[in-house]
Amino acid sequence: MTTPDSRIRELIVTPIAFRDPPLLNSSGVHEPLALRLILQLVLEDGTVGLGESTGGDIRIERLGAAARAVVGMDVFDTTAVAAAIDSVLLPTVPSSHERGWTTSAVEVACLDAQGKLLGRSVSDLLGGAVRDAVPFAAYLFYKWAEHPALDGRPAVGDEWGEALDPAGIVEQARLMRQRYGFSSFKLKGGVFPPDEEIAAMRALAEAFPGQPLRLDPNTAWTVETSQYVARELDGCLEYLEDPTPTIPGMAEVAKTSPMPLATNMCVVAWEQLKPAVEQDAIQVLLTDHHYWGGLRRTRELAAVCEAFGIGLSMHSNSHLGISLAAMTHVAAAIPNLDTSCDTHYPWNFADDVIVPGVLELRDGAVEVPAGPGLGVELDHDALERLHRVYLDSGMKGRDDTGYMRRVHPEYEFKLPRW
Ligand SMILES: O=C([O-])C(=O)C[C@H](O)[C@@H](O)C(=O)[O-]
Ligand SMILES: [Mg+2]
Repeated sequence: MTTPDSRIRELIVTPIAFRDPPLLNSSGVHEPLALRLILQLVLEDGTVGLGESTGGDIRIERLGAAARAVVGMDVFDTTAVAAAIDSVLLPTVPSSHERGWTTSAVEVACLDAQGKLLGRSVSDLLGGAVRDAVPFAAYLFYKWAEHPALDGRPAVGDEWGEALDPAGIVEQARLMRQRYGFSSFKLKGGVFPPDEEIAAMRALAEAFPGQPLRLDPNTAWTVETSQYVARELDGCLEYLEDPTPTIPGMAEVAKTSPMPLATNMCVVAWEQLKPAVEQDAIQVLLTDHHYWGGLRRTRELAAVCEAFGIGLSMHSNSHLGISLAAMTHVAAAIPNLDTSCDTHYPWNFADDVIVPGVLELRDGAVEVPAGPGLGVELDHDALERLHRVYLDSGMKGRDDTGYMRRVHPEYEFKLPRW
């Protein structure tokens, strides 16, 4: 039997831009286009592994450095591949969290290629799926009806319409449930004064009795405001996510919070786990393979959380199908990830770069693709088209605050705000 040549010949990184609705958050509003990077890791035998990561100039530059570092390495040597990327970035990128974005993206492409070589799915490579489908939560956002006309560009509406009050949020949740069958709901808060967001959560609780609810204001509140909201929403939330900044801040809120506190902000790197555990700052960690070093490291993170009694959920940022496939495989392979995960997919899948048909959100869940590898196929025409959209956009990175200020020049960014 001849062994396929599993050395890495080339890593192709293609920046793309895709449509994004005007979703509001604590730092502003989503721009009309979101950026992403699509990775094609080409092996000497012609096998191609896919990956997807956050876009923007800084990440293109770092992935470029990674691409040069990994040529000639064996795709099965993911520990050495990660170490090579880490050491090439170390002199200019001191934060392990920041370096993690780059190593993660390449690791996923390596695992996809490995799976294709072996004829096995990525979840098999991670130890095997413990569930056939991964449940996701409906990710609700306050939003404008349209991106307003700006700089000669006409206004751009969408099928979701406006959601700026409790009735609008409940309506959005109903649509999400009707279309995708979600049975848990997360509201992106930190947009309106806390009493308005408390009212929205109560309206959701009334509309969807007994269904898990979460609120995430992305650190828009002081410790005192967080304690107030937690008291007001006693009995209403599965968990409260990142009410206030920093590990000590979260620890202070946790002392009196009737519900668990969750984070994808104050614990985003390995060295932050120890102080978080020591201070009992969080009860749920939202994993994200895009920045925790990849899929295998996410499994290891899950084991650490299990050891310290920390529950698990999963974070997302605006993403497309390659990321969703990776999120689904890793979530399927982690026994203690038993709450629904976050996904932005309903907001963005219309512009996907994968051939449709494999990843469907049905009954609030995504079936684990059978593989091989991630089990998704790149749509080269879509990639080319979205790459041109990126080139025409001239965008260099995400800027929710800058966009908000162009529409509302009086907007002031400040965290915590209330
Ligand atoms: O859970 C979170 O913090 C997120 O999903 C972060 C995202 O950037 C979200 O705030 C958004 O899309 O505006
Ligand atoms: Mg969050």
